Amino acid sequence: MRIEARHLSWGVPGRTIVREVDLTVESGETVGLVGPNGSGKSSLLRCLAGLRAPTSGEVRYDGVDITGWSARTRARHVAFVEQTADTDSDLTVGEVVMLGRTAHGSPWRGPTAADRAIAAAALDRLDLAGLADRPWKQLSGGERQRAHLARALAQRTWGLLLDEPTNHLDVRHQLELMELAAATPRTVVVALHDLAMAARYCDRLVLLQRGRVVADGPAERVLTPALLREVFEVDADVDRDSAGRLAVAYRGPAR
Ligand SMILES: Nc1ncnc2c1ncn2[C@@H]1O[C@H](COP(=O)(O)OP(=O)(O)OP(=O)(O)O)[C@@H](O)[C@H]1O
Repeated sequence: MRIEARHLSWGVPGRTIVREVDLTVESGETVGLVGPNGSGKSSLLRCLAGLRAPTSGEVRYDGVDITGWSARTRARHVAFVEQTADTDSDLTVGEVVMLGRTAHGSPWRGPTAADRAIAAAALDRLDLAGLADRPWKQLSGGERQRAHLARALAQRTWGLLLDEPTNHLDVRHQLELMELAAATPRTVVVALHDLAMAARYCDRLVLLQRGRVVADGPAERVLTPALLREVFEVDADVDRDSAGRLAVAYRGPAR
């Protein structure tokens, strides 16, 4: 599924937060959204998910403007994992993941055997199979983050929008999650602070500064010392490591 923003702007009264963003994410691509705190990554993801109505411009899935789509229709197209806004839920982990199936079922009957199998596979994929019956409240931050991702996978959508999904995860689970994002045939837009992780696993990076796209392309064209200095206000050396991967070594805040 192709996800597009066309001349997309969004803001609150007196302040434009996402500014005239043009972005096309092709089917199966994994695009990393990078930018400093407050640059508009989460706001753009919310617009792409249809949770924010643009003040101008539009969001399109496979060429169709999503304005006016119901939450249920949107949820059959994209799954969104927000930066953990955690609820103190009384549900079990398995029940939270099963919520991913809500948009596919009918409201008057419970989950089918197929729904249960899909939820179990998603739990397994995120290394949580043993925790299905655990109360949500008992999970660690990283386990919750993985459970949110399992819920999104269980939604079985072609679009996956992830807002800093590696937050709270230990290194192994960060790498596994990014491998999953890179390998899935789904279309993925992922906001990341870890530039090395973004460079390694994303097909393309989109750099935001004050709500505008200031660079869009392969990591080596986006993570240049000049842009890192201008946008992130850090001095950094950018090189290749022994495996040929882009390596960013920070010298410190720009002076
Ligand atoms: N509903 C809102 N009302 C007012 N200001 C908002 C609202 N949502 C976001 N903002 C502001 O818009 C700016 C962009 O926020 P956003 O969360 O999109 O940035 P971000 O790039 O995801 O930041 P971070 O890296 O810190 O998560 C911030 O200054 C934020 O305070």
